[in-house]
Amino acid sequence: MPTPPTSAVCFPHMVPALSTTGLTRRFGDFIAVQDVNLTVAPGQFFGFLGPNGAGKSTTIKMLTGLLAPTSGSIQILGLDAIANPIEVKRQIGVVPEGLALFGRLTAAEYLRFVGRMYGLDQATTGTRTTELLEFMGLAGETKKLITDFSHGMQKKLALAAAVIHGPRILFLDEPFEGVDAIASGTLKAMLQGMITRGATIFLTSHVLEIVERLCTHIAIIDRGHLIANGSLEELRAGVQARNPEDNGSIKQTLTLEQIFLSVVGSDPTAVHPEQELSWLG
Ligand SMILES: Nc1ncnc2c1ncn2[C@@H]1O[C@H](COP(=O)(O)OP(=O)(O)OP(=O)(O)O)[C@@H](O)[C@H]1O
Repeated sequence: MPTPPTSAVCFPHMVPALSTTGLTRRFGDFIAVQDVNLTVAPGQFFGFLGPNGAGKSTTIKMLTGLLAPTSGSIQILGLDAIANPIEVKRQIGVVPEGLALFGRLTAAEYLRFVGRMYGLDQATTGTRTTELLEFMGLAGETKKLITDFSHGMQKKLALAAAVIHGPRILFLDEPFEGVDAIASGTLKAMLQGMITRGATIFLTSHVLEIVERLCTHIAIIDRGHLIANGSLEELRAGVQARNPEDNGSIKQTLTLEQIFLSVVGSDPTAVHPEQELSWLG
């Protein structure tokens, strides 16, 4: 089985799955994402990390056409995503931050609707709906409306809807949040299978153990700025270069969580465990 490429630089002849140049989004005077230049090679499992409020969801929304950039450009599979939004949307799947499901439908009705919207014929839509509901453990929920689903069930349904058309790139904003351990294992296997078959996955997650296990490439955004980008080994080497007093063993032992904390540094808005809220019990 071929190993997925870890860096676009290794495959200069390939059209990147996605690339951005100077991607920027303002909300009034506030700059949520500033001058982000990213390249993701086809077949990469790409983890996009950052502290709360760093700009991850804003970036995903721009990459998937849910939010217009203030400036900059986005290429998806060689297409200008801003000029060709429909063509790009046919080739990508998205689980956005807010899930955006239709609460008054059942899961099967929703998947059939999404499948047909993507242009699948009725028979294919029906087969894939059945398979996906089975796969996600939702096949028994034939009568329940989506609005009455638990958060984890809604997340699984959103994932099913994001892949029903067989996208070449899958964008996932916190796919494992609220999903139980059994389903999480199933999802990881599904995502790995997609990568093996040549898809590209771009995900955000605060669960760094999962990102470390799955992702071949990682970028970190902080306060709107891209501050790290590379394979896990490259990020480790970067931390080591900034901490030359540490001996070579750091290279093997640094976890992604340690790398993340080292790269992001201390966040002045973070809660510090040494601070006490004395009025709390
Ligand atoms: N519509 C909006 N109007 C004003 N500010 C916004 C809007 N959307 C996002 N922001 C701000 O942009 C910044 C980045 O938000 P974003 O949701 O992209 O962060 P994030 O990295 O996904 O955070 P989290 O990990 O907490 O989900 C935040 O300061 C947020 O308050």
